[in-house]
Amino acid sequence: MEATDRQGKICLVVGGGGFLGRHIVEKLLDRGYEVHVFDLRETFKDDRVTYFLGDLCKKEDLLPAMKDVFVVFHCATPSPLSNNKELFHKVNCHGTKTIIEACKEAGVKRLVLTSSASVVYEGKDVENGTEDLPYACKPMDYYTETKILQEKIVLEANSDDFFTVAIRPHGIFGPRDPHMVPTTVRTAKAGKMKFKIGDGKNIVDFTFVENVVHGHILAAEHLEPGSKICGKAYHITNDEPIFFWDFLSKILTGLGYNAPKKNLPFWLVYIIAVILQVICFLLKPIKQIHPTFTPMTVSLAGTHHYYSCQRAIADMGYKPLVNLDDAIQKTVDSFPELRNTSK
Ligand SMILES: NC(=O)C1=CN([C@@H]2O[C@H](COP(=O)(O)OP(=O)(O)OC[C@H]3O[C@@H](n4cnc5c(N)ncnc54)[C@H](OP(=O)(O)O)[C@@H]3O)[C@@H](O)[C@H]2O)C=CC1
Ligand SMILES: CC(C)=CCC[C@@H](C)[C@H]1CC[C@H]2C3=C(CC[C@]12C)[C@@]1(C)CCC(=O)C[C@@H]1CC3
Repeated sequence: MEATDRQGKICLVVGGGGFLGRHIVEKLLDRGYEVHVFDLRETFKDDRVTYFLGDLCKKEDLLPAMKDVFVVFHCATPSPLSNNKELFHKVNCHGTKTIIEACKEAGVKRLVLTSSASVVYEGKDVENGTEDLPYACKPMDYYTETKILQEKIVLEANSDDFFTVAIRPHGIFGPRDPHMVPTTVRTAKAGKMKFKIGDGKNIVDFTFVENVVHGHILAAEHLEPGSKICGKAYHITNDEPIFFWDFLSKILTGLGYNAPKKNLPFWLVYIIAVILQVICFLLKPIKQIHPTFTPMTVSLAGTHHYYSCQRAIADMGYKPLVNLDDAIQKTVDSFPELRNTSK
């Protein structure tokens, strides 16, 4: 899409106050779009942005933000690492249906959903997985369960006059990342990052946030009547699968922490995570505890899970803008506050 074509076009980013959402906002502004942000809280100030505060589960909150909008990016979610079943279903399922209703009422024709490559992951190895893989029959957590339902809702809503597409990133990291890097550092500081889970040779996709943003905007600019991308899902990765523990070690050593050297059997850590999950469930009426090592995070740390993005390359001309080594360096440099000062 030419720069002149973007002028005057309004993009609405639902969840635009979050990690990925704010990066999408910034890139849309750079490309000359007018940008609306819809979120629960105003997490940043930018005079170029029109900020709408509200709950995406309420259509009356959404409608003012949708006036004259060219495309909606839906990248809102409760925190992927929480375990609140009701909240996940409320926001990711009911809320997504509400967004679609509001789009149609407001005359918005395009919806780009941020889905997740994890919608096909159920704790077993996925090697160079394509978008044709079936959805996980037994999702490992409520987050994944509702991301599957959410993607189905959005892709099934595609029609001759309402165009939808789902972008499936995996393991997003980068500046202002609230999950990957802070959790890794917090775990290291707690002395729980001394061991690799499993043999350390499981291969995983980690995707730099600027590449995820690029995939979203490419999809939005291809979302036209008759386009082959309408109603489809697309993996967006760095296209550089890496040993999971090599990636974490680069992040840790880049921030001045020791990288794990020894190994613990995967099955042992997994059993401990299951026991922990049962204990947290029993203690729930008394105290909410969110352990870092859950069956899901242990599986992600100990199995292969990397995905083909050939469909995005073929259909949208996707190509990662930032390679993994540069991305890791940019990320480490963006977190001076997480650097190890005790050495
Ligand atoms: N992070 C990752 O590795 C991956 C993420 N994804 C997907 O990418 C998307 C963005 O994730 P990420 O940026 O990490 O998430 P964040 O939590 O950083 O951002 C989500 C934003 O949505 C907001 N939000 C939550 N509930 C509502 C609501 N009811 N109404 C309005 N806004 C709401 C959040 O507000 P608040 O913070 O106040 O709750 C937050 O600002 C998500 O759809 C996620 O599933 C996919 C693959 C990997
Ligand atoms: C074992 C351990 C404590 C590792 C520290 C890093 C983890 C916090 C991340 C490693 C893989 C990440 C990941 C996600 C969240 C953070 C990690 C578990 C997601 C679950 C985020 C939301 C998604 O859609 C899928 C991601 C898969 C990878």
